[in-house]
Amino acid sequence: MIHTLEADGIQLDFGLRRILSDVYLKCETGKITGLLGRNGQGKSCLMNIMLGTLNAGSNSVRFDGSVIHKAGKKPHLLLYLPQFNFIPKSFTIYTVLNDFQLSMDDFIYRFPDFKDRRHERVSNLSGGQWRTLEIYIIVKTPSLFAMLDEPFTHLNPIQIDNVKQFMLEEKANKGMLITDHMYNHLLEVSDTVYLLKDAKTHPIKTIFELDELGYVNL
Ligand SMILES: Nc1ncnc2c1ncn2[C@@H]1O[C@H](COP(=O)(O)OP(=O)(O)OP(=O)(O)O)[C@@H](O)[C@H]1O
Repeated sequence: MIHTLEADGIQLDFGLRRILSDVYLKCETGKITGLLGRNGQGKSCLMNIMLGTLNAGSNSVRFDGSVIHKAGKKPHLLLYLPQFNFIPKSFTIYTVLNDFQLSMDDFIYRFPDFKDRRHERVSNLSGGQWRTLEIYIIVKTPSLFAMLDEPFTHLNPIQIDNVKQFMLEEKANKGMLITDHMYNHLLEVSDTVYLLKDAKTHPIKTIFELDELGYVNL
């Protein structure tokens, strides 16, 4: 069965400044939805509204067609990778994966760089390795949907390729919403793409539309 998570008719103002006014975005299980937008256009705010950690009026987020509040409090439904690191540095890789009931062997199989490092503390990892571990946790932990805010930031090109491959394999198990400034990578993995511009979402079919909307210079 395919499940849907939609953001619809969202309005968000900070003081006199309108951040979001005409937003529609749909995620489906089995698909990756990409959200592009220049700095400050409201991508993180939109994700926080979908999570329910930022209030933007009622009835703007729907799960399978029914209004849902505070989806982020239902981890079986929605998990979130924030822009900042969320794993405490003092934990070992093994402890972290164990806490999330995830298999160390599968993690090493997906990301062989971590072979022989299972008892190493997160504080010893590079920024890219730390991020890879966090992405693995959010994507692999069972849930219907996962939102990933800038997953490719801090990753080197090989790590990005590995993470993209991992996401493409794992999308069979959940719907993903990702936002990132590395638009080429985002376009490569996404089934559906939206550009957030001037407080509105614009569905994007080709890279040329991104050019027409002033997001890229081709
Ligand atoms: N609590 C707040 N109070 C006032 N303004 C805020 C608040 N939170 C966010 N903003 C503003 O809302 C706008 C949208 O922020 P948001 O972080 O969602 O942008 P973004 O598209 O994710 O940007 P980036 O790509 O740089 O991460 C920004 O101008 C930001 O400064």
